[in-house]
Amino acid sequence: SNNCTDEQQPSPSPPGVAEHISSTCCRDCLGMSEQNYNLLYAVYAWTNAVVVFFSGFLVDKLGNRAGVIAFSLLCLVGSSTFAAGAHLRGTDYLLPVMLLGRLLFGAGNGSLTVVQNRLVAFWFNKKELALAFGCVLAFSRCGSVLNFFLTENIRDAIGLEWTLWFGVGLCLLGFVAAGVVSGLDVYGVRAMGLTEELQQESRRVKLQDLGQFSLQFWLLVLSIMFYYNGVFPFVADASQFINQKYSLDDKVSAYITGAVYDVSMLLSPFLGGLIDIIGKRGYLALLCALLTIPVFGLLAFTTVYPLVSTLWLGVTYSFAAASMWPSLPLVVPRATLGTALGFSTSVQMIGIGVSNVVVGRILGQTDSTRSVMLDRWKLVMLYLLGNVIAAVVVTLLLNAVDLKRGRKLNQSRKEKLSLERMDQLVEDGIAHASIESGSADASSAAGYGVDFAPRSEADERSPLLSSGGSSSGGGITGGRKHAIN
Ligand SMILES: N[C@@H](Cc1c[nH]cn1)C(=O)NCC(=O)O
Repeated sequence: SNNCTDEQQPSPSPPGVAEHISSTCCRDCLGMSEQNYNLLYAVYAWTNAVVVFFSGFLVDKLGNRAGVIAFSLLCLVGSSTFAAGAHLRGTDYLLPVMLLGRLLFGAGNGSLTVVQNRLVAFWFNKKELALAFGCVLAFSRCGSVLNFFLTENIRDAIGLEWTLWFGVGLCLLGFVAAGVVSGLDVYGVRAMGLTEELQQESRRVKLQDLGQFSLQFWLLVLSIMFYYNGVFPFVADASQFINQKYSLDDKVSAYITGAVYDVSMLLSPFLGGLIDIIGKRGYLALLCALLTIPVFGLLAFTTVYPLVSTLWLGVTYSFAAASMWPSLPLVVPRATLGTALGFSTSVQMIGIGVSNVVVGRILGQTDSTRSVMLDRWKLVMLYLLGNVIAAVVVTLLLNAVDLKRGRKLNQSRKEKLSLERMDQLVEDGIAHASIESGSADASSAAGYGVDFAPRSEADERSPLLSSGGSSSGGGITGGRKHAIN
């Protein structure tokens, strides 16, 4: 998605990044002005931020299959348009065609991450949720790392235009993979006899369901936003910062920056697996935010070799990502998960976009003397630190609320299983009593209402169905005694 190969950036680059990186990154700008080149980034990123909000809801309505196919097709069409546009070098059509390509690609790619997470949450909802999220994250980071190491060499070997077509080939591969996933999803849902039930759930989803989400959801969204406000804008700018503050050359600075993602690529699946066993997602999110404070402290106030900070950030960021994202499916009903993920991603991207603009403003448009630049960079680090401190405050609140509302986020696997077993025993007892008393409706016979409604087969498979106390999604059974709402 990116013909800038000198820096390792979050993939895809968040909104606003380009406001102040192009001068270090664009060698072959296709004859474009720097401003237009930056526009290609901004259009992509802001489209991404706006579209994911609606695409999450759309996926809840239309289902994973339609989503995964439509969004990967958008990526393919967007990247093809972008690559085709590059052949219009020297004409008036270059910019509009490439902008259109970025717009389509931005719309598709952000949405694809939402449907990807929704799929993962559906199929790995019992024991392996965080592990599955961790694997997805590792692959995403693998993309960033490969881009970092390979793209420039490919460009040198075959030229920019064909490198872009190579990217189109990768999108085609993604489209084929989407077809396979879609087939597997249809087959699996049918095999479990859930087709009709899922369709019914989808029909009842409304955009207004967002208003019914629990306090944990909103606190998680804020935690994600503040934490990522600290991480992504840092990664986008760190090469330049390290280069200027520590007087290391461009390549070394880029490698040191890349360590954040290298660590994350290696650690994420293991951390996911660990979190599935120990739970404690809320505590871990708080701990990660706390442990990230020294990273920016070191960078702002000391001259300790920056690799220490980027490796450290790699570890804390990996823990944060592996604990925050897989917490979302635990606090919203299954039927509205797409809406929840889309909204969270949109808020995250907007937060990052605004942060990038703030960082750009602090750094200014023109370079100044070294000491002025170092002062500006210190201010940038303090701004990032402020966001991480905000994440600490919000995750503290999150844990306090979670403690009051059933410890949904902090249960270990063992605790969760034993609670489920207890629920099952109670339900079996109620069902037994109702059969003896001749009542057809076990829950009403026992006078427990929806709290103890008999669990359907799907409910058994999906803890999400019983996690949302608000039954606004429809078809969602009420929470159990330890449920979060
Ligand atoms: N929201 C994703 C990244 C993204 C970019 N565009 C749409 N989504 C995310 O943050 N994933 C986790 C991570 O740590 O990268």
